[in-house]
Amino acid sequence: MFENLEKKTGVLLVNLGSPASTSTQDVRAFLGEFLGDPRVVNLPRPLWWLILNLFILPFRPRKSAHAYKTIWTDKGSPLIVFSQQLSIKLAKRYGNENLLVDCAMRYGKPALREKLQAFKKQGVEDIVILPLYPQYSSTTTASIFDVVADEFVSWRHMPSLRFVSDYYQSPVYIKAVADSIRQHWLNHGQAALLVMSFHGLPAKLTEWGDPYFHHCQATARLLADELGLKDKQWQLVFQSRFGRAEWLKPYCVEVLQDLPKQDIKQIDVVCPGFAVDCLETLEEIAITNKEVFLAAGGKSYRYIPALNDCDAHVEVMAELIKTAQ
Ligand SMILES: C=CC1=C(C)c2cc3[nH]c(cc4nc(cc5[nH]c(cc1n2)c(C)c5CCC(=O)O)C(CCC(=O)O)=C4C)c(C)c3C=C
Ligand SMILES: [Fe+2]
Ligand SMILES: [Fe+2]
Repeated sequence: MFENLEKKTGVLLVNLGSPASTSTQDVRAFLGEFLGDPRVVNLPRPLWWLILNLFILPFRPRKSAHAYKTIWTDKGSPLIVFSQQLSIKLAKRYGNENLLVDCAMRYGKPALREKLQAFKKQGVEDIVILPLYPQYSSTTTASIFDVVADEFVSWRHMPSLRFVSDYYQSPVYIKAVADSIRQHWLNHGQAALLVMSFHGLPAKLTEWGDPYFHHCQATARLLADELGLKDKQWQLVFQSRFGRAEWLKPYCVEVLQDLPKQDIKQIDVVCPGFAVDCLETLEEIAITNKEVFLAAGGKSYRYIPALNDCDAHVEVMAELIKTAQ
């Protein structure tokens, strides 16, 4: 359906990645690779290296390992399992000998470089990279591009490359998320407020030209319009703050603590920036932040799952690949 007729095409869905297991050691290795990426933390290297190795890696992995244990499945990390299932379904529906579909992780395994090398071995001449981040950020999307570009440095015959840098306002994506919210309302009823929670980012990055904040605002507004919500019926928040610097606001936790005081005690929470469910949605949003809201006087808190490997998500992926430039 979207194969390049002259060239064998390889499509790679790429997500962030997870530790190999929930052992503190594996979580430390994962966090070391992730937080050691200069795209993720922009501090000068010698200083950040010291902070990371003296103050973060000796302590954080134990805490994170505990969080991962609460969401880990028989098949492994939800983020990896859902991403792989999505890619398998896409391959089943649209793949053929001239259109290969696979899935890779930016950190940990299955490694992005290995998947690119596998495409090379299979004679792929046209590569489509589809980062599973609807909203572009230098910390996530660009970091995937860095690895792809660096891998090509050693290729004598570079393939043609299409890179989907964002899809925050793609009509098929907005409609798929909106449909999933509508379905949730049909099954469970609609709460007074729809909280749309996106992963946060240091606020400075917006000043430095990272468009992530604007992409999140655009996605939230488009979803609200598609759902016919009035301004009072939805709220955009940012979650997963890391460290002490100022991050994008409003902070999810602060809003959740405040809502019951304004007599808003029933909320639905959706995370449109996460293509698939992961630690940050299943543990932070669906467990920890629910407790925060209920402890603050909230009565009902329902998390609406990510699109994961549902059929509508497969079609979103297909459309993005078809229209990739
Ligand atoms: C400086 C730190 C971080 C930045 C910047 C950041 C940006 C960012 N992250 C995601 C998506 C995900 N992050 C996930 C986990 C995670 N994120 C950070 C830190 C930063 N993220 C940490 C330390 C962790 C690990 C867990 C922990 O210790 O708290 C995940 C989930 C991974 C999983 O295995 O399930 C995702 C997904 C985005 C979209 C983003 C910027 C826009
Ligand atoms: Fe993160
Ligand atoms: Fe978190």
